[in-house]
Amino acid sequence: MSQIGEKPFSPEMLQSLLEEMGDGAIAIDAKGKITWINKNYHILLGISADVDPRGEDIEALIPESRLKEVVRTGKSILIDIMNFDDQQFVVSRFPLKDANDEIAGAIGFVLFDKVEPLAPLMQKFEVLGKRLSLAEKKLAEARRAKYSVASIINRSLKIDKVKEQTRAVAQHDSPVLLRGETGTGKELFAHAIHNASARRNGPFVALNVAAIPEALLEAEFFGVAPGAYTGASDRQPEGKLALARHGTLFLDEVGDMPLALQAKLLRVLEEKEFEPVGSNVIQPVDVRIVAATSLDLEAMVKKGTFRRDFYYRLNVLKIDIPPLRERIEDVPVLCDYFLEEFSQRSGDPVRLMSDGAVSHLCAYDWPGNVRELRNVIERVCVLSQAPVLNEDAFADVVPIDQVTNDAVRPLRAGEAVSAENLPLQIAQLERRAIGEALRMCGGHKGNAAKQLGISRSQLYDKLKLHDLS
Ligand SMILES: Nc1ncnc2c1ncn2[C@@H]1O[C@H](COP(=O)(O)OP(=O)(O)OP(=O)(O)O)[C@@H](O)[C@H]1O
Repeated sequence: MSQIGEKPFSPEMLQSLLEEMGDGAIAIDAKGKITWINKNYHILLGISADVDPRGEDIEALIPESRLKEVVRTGKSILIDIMNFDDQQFVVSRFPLKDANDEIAGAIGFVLFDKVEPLAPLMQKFEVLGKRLSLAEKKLAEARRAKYSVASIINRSLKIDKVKEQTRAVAQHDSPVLLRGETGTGKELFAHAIHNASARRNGPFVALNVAAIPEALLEAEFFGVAPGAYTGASDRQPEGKLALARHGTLFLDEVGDMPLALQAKLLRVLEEKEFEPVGSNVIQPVDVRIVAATSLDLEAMVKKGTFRRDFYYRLNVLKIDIPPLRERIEDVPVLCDYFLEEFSQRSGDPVRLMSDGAVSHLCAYDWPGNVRELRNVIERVCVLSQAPVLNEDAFADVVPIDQVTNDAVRPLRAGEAVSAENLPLQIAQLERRAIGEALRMCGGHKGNAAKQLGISRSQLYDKLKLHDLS
């Protein structure tokens, strides 16, 4: 019996164990040269008996070997699947240390020369792998821009012009500032810019600055270095800037960005690099910024609540998206589009809208713009079963006394026609008649003018007067 402290295995015992180990074993020195190989491995690799591979580089004999990695890291790889020609081996690898505890080489064992014994484990692995790639695919899809210029619905010339500007700015790589009231489609145009640009195959990452608490914004932008603070490893380590690499970062509600962060982001835009929170490793970043705001940034600059230098940097290319009340001729086509969208979603036949219903919606001034119109159509589709939605179906959802656009405001209940409001009423009727004629003529101005009994130039004057052009 050996005493405690004595070496339990003689070199001969170890040597015989290694010779018999599994289906094969091989060792390398610190430089990756083969120092030893057992008989089993010789046979398994199909090396003829008179060839001695010792002194050869391990990767010349087994290209997929990771023994050099074990030497480099000093870490074992307890179980792995290694390809060799058309075979697969289940292997283990361990570092070898010398008397000074320095890494002197590595040894690898073939546990099985087939992967079948690992079948149950492999199946689980395969299922997990499939789930992971599905999740990655979904994530990549979510980071793709969904809308193109063509998928933006309009009939108005105003939006035609915005589409032209969109195509033009997409050819450049400078920041873009989209301005417009809430719900006018700023995010839609940001997608369209990305999709028409050279970055279209890169990610499109959106960040709503107003929706994130100020204390978390910096981490959201720049990411957090692992271990930067307690709980940091639980977070998504990459920030939006890194996620948007080679793509577009859409900053919604940029007017809500704290001043300190504006300064940091300005530096990123100028130097094209950043440091994650809690790290001092500088990372290069190639991202195009498209920002959007419904606030008056110029006024904010004057008040000192928005940085002037950051404003100038963002405002290189500027696009103004008009509110829906200034392009009321878009309402009918948007209604058709949303009715179709909701029917596709519900599987019900497409609903139609009566002319009265369309006129009713054209008389409203849409403070929530296209988003509000979409919500109204959705609610009415849920509330009413009628195949043709008439004015009454909308009366509760868009009550006529909420019509606040004075240019088109109809009389309220009990309100008498007076010298004061008569011009308003006439203007409203004229505006509706023009909108209706244009709609019936598919937007053809010459035909609409004929139908209204006025000349083409008179129609253009009136379109201008009513802000319908
Ligand atoms: N021209 C359009 N064609 C089709 N859908 C539109 C159009 N404009 C806006 N929408 C729809 O209206 C909704 C609001 O659009 P979006 O989110 O782009 O507006 P936004 O200006 O970015 O709003 P916010 O300022 O509140 O973020 C979305 O559902 C969008 O799909």
